[in-house]
Amino acid sequence: MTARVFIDGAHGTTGLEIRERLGERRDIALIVLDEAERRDPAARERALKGADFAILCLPDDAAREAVALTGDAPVRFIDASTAHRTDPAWVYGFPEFAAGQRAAIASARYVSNPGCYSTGFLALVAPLVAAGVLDAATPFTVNAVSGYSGGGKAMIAEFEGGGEDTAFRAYAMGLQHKHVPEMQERAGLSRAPLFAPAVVRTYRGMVVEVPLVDSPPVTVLHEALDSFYRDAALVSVVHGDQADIVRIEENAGSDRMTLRVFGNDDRRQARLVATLDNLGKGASGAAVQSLNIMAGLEETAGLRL
Ligand SMILES: NC(=O)C1=CN([C@@H]2O[C@H](COP(=O)(O)OP(=O)(O)OC[C@H]3O[C@@H](n4cnc5c(N)ncnc54)[C@H](OP(=O)(O)O)[C@@H]3O)[C@@H](O)[C@H]2O)C=CC1
Ligand SMILES: CC(=O)N[C@@H](CCC(=O)OP(=O)(O)O)C(=O)O
Repeated sequence: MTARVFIDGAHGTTGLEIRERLGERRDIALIVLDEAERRDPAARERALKGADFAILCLPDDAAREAVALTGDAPVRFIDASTAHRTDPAWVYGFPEFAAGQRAAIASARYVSNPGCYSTGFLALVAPLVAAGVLDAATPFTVNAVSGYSGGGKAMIAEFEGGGEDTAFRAYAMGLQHKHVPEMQERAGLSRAPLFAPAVVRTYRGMVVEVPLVDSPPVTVLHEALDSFYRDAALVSVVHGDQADIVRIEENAGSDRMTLRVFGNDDRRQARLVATLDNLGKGASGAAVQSLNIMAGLEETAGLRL
């Protein structure tokens, strides 16, 4: 069977990346609105109602509107926005995240794509908390850098159009970033993590780091993550070596994510580090992975391995 897929927001940064991953596939029939119709609610409603799957690559309000436009039509959703990430009616689209998550995605009508930074944080922390290796009451901090495509068309224009010439820009200084609620809730933490993101002058890629004080030994952390992700197609756990240097480019252009544990057992300190692409496992790659699972297709079909 060919799945009919409508990408609402197909001309944006995330939407274009999903089109690239789906465009050549014979098991997918893409529904595309032309330039004149793509923001027209009536045309979007027709496209949504004619689809088996709708992938929403829109600002939060437009994503909520798309769900409302669909009414009772039996379309199944994957939402790349922040709108539904802590909504209990939506399944979190992170198949590697917990036992049973892949099966929940497979049968879901509503799937919410995780935030890009949240993907790195949760991949590192959630299994360790669930296994009791780390305490849910730990006051976690998260330091992260993203390529500027993470801010969509507006930020790309800022960095490429001369409006911003910095190499490194720290932001979210008010500690109210939109990913903090999903980080806390999805990891089951009793305290909100302190999240310190920055954007750098490279198009795509991310490094997400969680430093630990009073840490368990490095081997305990590494072995817990290694065994948790043993069968994951897109997540690799690599033994961090003191000589290693972690670069933002590591997984840029791919849908993979790499996790490492570094540390100094004498000091009981560790650094949990994830590298991923904000447009890969952080957005478009994750959406296509969920689509594959929901449609009963090969989980990594069309992905950049
Ligand atoms: N960029 C990234 O790395 C990530 C993005 N996301 C999320 O994905 C979503 C899309 O982000 P991104 O692709 O970066 O954003 P962009 O701004 O690049 O693209 C958004 C697209 O949505 C279109 N759009 C806006 N409002 C409407 C509307 N009412 N009806 C139809 N189309 C509309 C825009 O049209 P127009 O072209 O006319 O402006 C644009 O093409 C956001 O919710 C974002 O938070 C999630 C993870 C990572
Ligand atoms: C560099 C940059 O600005 N990044 C965006 C996050 C990327 C994104 O769009 O986040 P979602 O995954 O929640 O959609 C931000 O911090 O708001």
